[in-house]
Amino acid sequence: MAGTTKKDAPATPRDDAEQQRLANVRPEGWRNPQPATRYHLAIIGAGAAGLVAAETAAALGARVALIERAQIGGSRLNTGCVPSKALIRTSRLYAEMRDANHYGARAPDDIPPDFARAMERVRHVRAHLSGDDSVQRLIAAGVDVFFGDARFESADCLRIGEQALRFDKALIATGARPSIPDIPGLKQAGYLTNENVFDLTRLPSRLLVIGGGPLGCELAQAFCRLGAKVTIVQDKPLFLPREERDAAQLLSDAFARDGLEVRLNTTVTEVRSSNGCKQVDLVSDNYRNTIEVDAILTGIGHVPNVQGLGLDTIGVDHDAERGIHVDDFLRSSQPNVYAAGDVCMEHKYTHAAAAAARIVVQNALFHGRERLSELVIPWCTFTDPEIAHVGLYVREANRLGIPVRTFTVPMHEIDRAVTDSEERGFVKIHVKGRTDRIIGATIVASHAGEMINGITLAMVAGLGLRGLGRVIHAYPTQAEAIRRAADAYRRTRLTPRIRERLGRWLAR
Ligand SMILES: Cc1cc2nc3c(=O)[nH]c(=O)nc-3n(C[C@H](O)[C@H](O)[C@H](O)COP(=O)(O)OP(=O)(O)OC[C@H]3O[C@@H](n4cnc5c(N)ncnc54)[C@H](O)[C@@H]3O)c2cc1C
Ligand SMILES: NC(=O)c1ccc[n+]([C@@H]2O[C@H](COP(=O)([O-])OP(=O)(O)OC[C@H]3O[C@@H](n4cnc5c(N)ncnc54)[C@H](O)[C@@H]3O)[C@@H](O)[C@H]2O)c1
Repeated sequence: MAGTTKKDAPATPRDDAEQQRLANVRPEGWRNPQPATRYHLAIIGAGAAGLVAAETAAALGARVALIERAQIGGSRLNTGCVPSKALIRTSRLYAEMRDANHYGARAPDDIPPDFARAMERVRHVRAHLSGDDSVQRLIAAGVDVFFGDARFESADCLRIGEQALRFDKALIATGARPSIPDIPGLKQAGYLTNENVFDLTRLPSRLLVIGGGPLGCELAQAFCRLGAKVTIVQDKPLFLPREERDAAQLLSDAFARDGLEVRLNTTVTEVRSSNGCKQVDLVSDNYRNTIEVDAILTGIGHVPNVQGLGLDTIGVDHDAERGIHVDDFLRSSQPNVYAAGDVCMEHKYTHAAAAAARIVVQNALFHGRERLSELVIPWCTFTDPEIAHVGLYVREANRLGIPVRTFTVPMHEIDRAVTDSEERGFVKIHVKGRTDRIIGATIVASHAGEMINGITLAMVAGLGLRGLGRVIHAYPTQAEAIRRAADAYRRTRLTPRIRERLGRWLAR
């Protein structure tokens, strides 16, 4: 596996679930088909972007080749979203059980988590969902599936081992891989990344998580709730540096309540192994100390997979950090070669990769003129509470010279949040100047990921806060906080003049 050391690398248990998943995403004894004379679209990488492009193009009648070097489903299914969200769910359950008293329920004082069973469930969930990404389904959809490393031989030919695939258009959807911190001793001591952490069957008693982005935050909290003593080290003053400060602060508070050891503004300077443990030197400002852990998980970002593709041979501009350089139509510097997903996009999310793939199918095969910049892309970090965002942040609006007015509703004012004891967080909606046009929103709430979709829908449909105020939200739901923000906007329309007129009317 790229980016992980053999030392510490756990082996995935070959249980029934795992065999079912592999039969779907990388069948044993697979033989590549005889290539067609020419494909309308050849796609490299069968992750979120590649799969959506392949299925969409094939459904529209195109001849499609899909080439995957590892496992169909890419990081979403195998090493990212699906296993992490499955593990997070079990960890949330343990947190709730420990909190039973608060809900007027009784539970034993000590509920020792069963990590092996939680991981067994992760494998079951992954196997279940692998059916949707299976080779069999792709074949039935009319897609030619090839396993192997793809490399451009010319601007209309790809090579996979002995086979040559000719194409009219190509899509590079090779994703990204974990970036590994350059810390003396880390490699020798051994570390985990998202590529092998879900293969663990035994809980590390003491875990160090390096990186306080979405990956580090989600998994640090989950492992802590599953019983590990977790230290999380983030080089910046707050977690999730892109998010608004009050949102990131609420997350730090939640971590403290969970019992995570939080080390902000901190870097790891050296790792040493001794007696099966890892001694880790940390530096925060001028303070230095050493902690001892059993395992280290790195989550300091992902870098695009651009190497080994023969990009220079065919003149596709790229670099190691940004990946493939594309224009707003997702076209590379080689006009018949496109890219989508983590290999070329700043927003590295499954739904963003899928939306970009749909754009490529339209633009590459049907002379479409769809633009990446027109997408409204929400995202969510699935910690507890969840932190979701869409559109502009205030600092971005300021940079662009857009005047901003913000309407904030704290979750403790929302009945459903109170009945569910999920009162931490807020809904914050930004509008442009004196208008009701929504330009962005941040939600911190237990189910922020579900709630942000309503605001995204409004933004895409051009529905302003005034329109949102007319939408009846079922009572009691946490999404009512969105309507409350719209009410707050409506009250600002009540100018003293209107108020005076209303007063006169009522006094008649
Ligand atoms: C732990 C974790 C949790 C995440 N959680 C979420 C989440 O909750 N929500 C969310 O939206 N996003 C989440 N993400 C991000 C999401 O997984 C990615 O943004 C998304 O999977 C990107 O899809 P992609 O198709 O661009 O790339 P990938 O899914 O990485 O697919 C690329 C594929 O290309 C193949 N490939 C690479 N090079 C070659 C080659 N030369 N030849 C043939 N095949 C090749 C790879 O094997 C891989 O299968 C998470 C990521 C991680 C790591
Ligand atoms: N819910 C989600 O959508 C979700 C969840 C997990 C991962 N992902 C995706 O997976 C990818 C990887 O996630 P990530 O969190 O690793 O990437 P990231 O780049 O978003 O965050 C990395 C974090 O590590 C910190 N960091 C960098 N170097 C460090 C160092 N040497 N020491 C300490 N901290 C350091 C950074 O300040 C940053 O906060 C991202 O593209 C992300 O979008 C998404």
